[in-house]
Amino acid sequence: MSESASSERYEECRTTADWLLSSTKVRPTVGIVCGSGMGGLAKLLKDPQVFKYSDIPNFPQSTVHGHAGQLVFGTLNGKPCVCMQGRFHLYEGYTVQKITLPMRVFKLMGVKTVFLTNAAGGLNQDYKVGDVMIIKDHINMPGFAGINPLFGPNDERFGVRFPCMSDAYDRELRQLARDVASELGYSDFLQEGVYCVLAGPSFETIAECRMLRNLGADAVGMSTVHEVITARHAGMRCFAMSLISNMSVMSYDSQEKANHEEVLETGRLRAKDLEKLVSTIVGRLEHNSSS
Ligand SMILES: O=P(O)(O)O[C@H]1O[C@H](CO)[C@@H](O)[C@H]1O
Ligand code: HPA
Repeated sequence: MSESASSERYEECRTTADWLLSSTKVRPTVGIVCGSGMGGLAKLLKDPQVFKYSDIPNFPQSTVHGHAGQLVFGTLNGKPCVCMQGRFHLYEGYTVQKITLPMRVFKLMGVKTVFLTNAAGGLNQDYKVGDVMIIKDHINMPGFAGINPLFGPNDERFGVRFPCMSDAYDRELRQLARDVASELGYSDFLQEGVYCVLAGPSFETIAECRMLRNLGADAVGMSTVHEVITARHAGMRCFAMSLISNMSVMSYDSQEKANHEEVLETGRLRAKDLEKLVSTIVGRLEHNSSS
């Protein structure tokens, strides 16, 4: 990508942010990204103002069942928020830069902290379906093949050329989440671990699941990491959680088959708990962080 193409990308994000800022009075400091089947989070926002992705300049469209495709502004526990009810994935055919455009738009709108949720397969055999895993680190598999949202000329208006990723998942926010989960009586299904992203859309083979587990991954999915890299590059704090929607198939004797319907069904079963967890954490943000 040339310098001028990089500048065009900045202008593209600026146009989208300006259009949104002129269309709503909400000035969000918190950005939320809803994972598969977790769009109910957006319904918690008070005085919601909803924009279909198809009406927002430069926004991609959601093509995956369980991702409604709208941006919702409002307040959550008193905090001004913007919530993506539906995210974009590499396998939908968009470039990695396009699927992460909303993070840069968040930044240009004034967002300081990003909350991301996703559905993921459990690789760690101590996990069970319905567990919620706080993400403490990630493995960026597409990154090993050169698919990284920061590829190409760096635009200093967003961030530095070589951003640090050892602090990608904010330590204070993870502690806050553990505290809140304990108060809510959620400790029995709370985990903390490493999320590995693959490009999808095919689910993993048994050999791939075994390899990922051996590499140190606790859960596997097809999202979140590109958004986190882009958000951290732009200096926003990140907190991410995986709902273990299915257990990865690790044995050749197993009859289990990963499928998107099970992913959405687990989302429905755990929806209320996830919503309570996220809204309580967001409500406490000012006591525990600068945002
Ligand atoms: O990561 P989210 O958006 O929750 O979606 C997850 O669910 C889908 C597979 O069922 C994949 O897109 C995977 O990444
Ligand atoms: N693999 C990849 N992505 C997923 C899975 C899985 O098992 N479950 C939900 N998203």
